[in-house]
Amino acid sequence: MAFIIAVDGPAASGKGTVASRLAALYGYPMLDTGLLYRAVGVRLLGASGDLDDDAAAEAAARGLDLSELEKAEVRTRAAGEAASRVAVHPGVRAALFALQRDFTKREPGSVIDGRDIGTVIAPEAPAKLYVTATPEIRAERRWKQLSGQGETVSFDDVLADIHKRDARDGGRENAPMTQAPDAVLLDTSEMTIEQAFDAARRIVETARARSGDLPG
Ligand SMILES: Nc1ncnc2c1ncn2[C@@H]1O[C@H](COP(=O)(O)OP(=O)(O)OP(=O)(O)O)[C@@H](O)[C@H]1O
Ligand SMILES: Nc1ccn([C@@H]2O[C@H](COP(=O)(O)O)[C@@H](O)[C@H]2O)c(=O)n1
Repeated sequence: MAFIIAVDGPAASGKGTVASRLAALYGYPMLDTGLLYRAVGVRLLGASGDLDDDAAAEAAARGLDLSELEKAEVRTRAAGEAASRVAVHPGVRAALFALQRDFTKREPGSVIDGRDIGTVIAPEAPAKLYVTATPEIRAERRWKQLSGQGETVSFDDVLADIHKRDARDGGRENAPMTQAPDAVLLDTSEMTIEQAFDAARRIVETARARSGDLPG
């Protein structure tokens, strides 16, 4: 059976960094599902601009071309905000479900990160991590990242974005962001990238040994 590594957690917690390092370690393909929602948000902003229009948002999700995930535009602050607004529409989530589900069937395994991977997309995943950090640390990381990409934004505005996104992602009715009961919590607040990756690797190795995938 495919060995799925599900990595969930709030915005800018470092889950993508950990996920891509795990994917490189095991030679597994990786899917950053946040990019799917970001690309849908960007599509909608470029069309009607009405992020609350559930039918238009679903149509944008159904018409998504995966090459759109490569655009620099999907990594902007505006795309993150748009993503979290279109992600509340059940039609959007339904439209993106099969693609994510199919990805998790890849052999011998895959790494997939997002908000509802361990709870909705792949509840059967043998390795589940919930990566988090304090809002202030996440805002600092995101602020540095956006500044490095050339975006001019204050730390306070990024922190406000983080709080708003946490509330929206965790409070929505459909597939809210939450730690799966069998996910291991990894708080990276006081960790370097290397320390976070090392802790994540140990969590996955324990899961691999438990699932009989490898001797531990
Ligand atoms: N432990 C860490 N210490 C310092 N910086 C980190 C750490 N982990 C990640 N970062 C940096 O923080 C930023 C956000 O990390 P990353 O993209 O992995 O977060 P994320 O949870 O996947 O974010 P999102 O899903 O919201 O896009 C990146 O610039 C990354 O290099
Ligand atoms: N599985 C997922 C992944 C993402 N979202 C929504 O997309 C927003 C952007 O995600 P990032 O990981 O790139 O920050 C996020 O705030 C969520 O609203 C989701 O709902 N489910």
